[in-house]
Amino acid sequence: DPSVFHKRYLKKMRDLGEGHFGMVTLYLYDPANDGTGEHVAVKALKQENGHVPEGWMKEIEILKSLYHSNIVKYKGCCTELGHVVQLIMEYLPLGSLREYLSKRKLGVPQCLMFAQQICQGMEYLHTKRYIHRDLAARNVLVENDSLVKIGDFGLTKYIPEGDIYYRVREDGDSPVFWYAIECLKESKFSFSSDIWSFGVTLYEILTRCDPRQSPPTKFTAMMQKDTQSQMTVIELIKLLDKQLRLPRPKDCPHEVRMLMEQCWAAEPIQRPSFGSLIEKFEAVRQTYN
Ligand SMILES: Nc1n[nH]c2ccc(-c3ccc(NS(=O)(=O)c4cccc(Cl)c4)cc3)cc12
Repeated sequence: DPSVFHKRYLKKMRDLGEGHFGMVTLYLYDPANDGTGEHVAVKALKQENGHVPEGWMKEIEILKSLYHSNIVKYKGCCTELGHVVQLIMEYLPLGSLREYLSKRKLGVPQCLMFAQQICQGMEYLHTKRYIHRDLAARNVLVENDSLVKIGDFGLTKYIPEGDIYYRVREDGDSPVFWYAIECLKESKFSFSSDIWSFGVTLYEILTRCDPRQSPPTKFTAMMQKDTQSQMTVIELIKLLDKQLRLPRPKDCPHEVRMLMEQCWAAEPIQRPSFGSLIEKFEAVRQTYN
């Protein structure tokens, strides 16, 4: 069974990323033990106190069920003492969009192509009634100069038929600067709150993930109070309630700025769907040919 990976053949190479509950690490899977194995990305839980949270099993089941060119491929699992501990995914050598954008100078057309591909992966996710809840440039991976994939589904939740949103209690170190206003106020997550997070991700792409213009940096600067104090969620809500939003990135085309602002509409129902965003990106990209 090619989806079973044995821990003894996994050789650790380097860390790829760290979340609140987990780690993603690059391994060489080398059963022949001669260095001719394949590179894989392995996601593991941080806490190793034996019991495996059911959320972890759910995350693995979700990724296993997703088949789309803009979603990172599931390769298998590495079990230890009979219960699943590590998720094995394909390895994308160019890493996350954040690393890629800060190293290369991308033109607007390529930025818009990446943005459209993220919408295509997200539209697929929404058709399966999943909400992502953690869409951000750090969670988008680069396969090559013309292909990106959504790379983490740690906060993804299923929305039952008939429900329109999902309420959560846990906050952990929530990515509040990517959260829609209703998520901050009432922890109400929906397909529409993913659209808001996409708008922030689009902003990150057009600012080429410049740390000086990052959402946390920008929002904190917009807060009147002295800059060294940490911005609270209350301050962020006040700022968003005053209709303040992230600034327009410098070479952002006007029609793309309009898209971004629609993604950040105060009312969830006023925000576009990923399907309509795909059509808009298709149209805007045509004007660059
Ligand atoms: N280069 C890669 N090839 N395959 C991968 C799979 C996931 C990832 C990955 C995906 C997401 C991140 N973002 S992250 O913010 O570091 C993160 C968020 C949630 C949970 C974790 Cl453990 C890590 C970092 C790395 C990278 C690769």
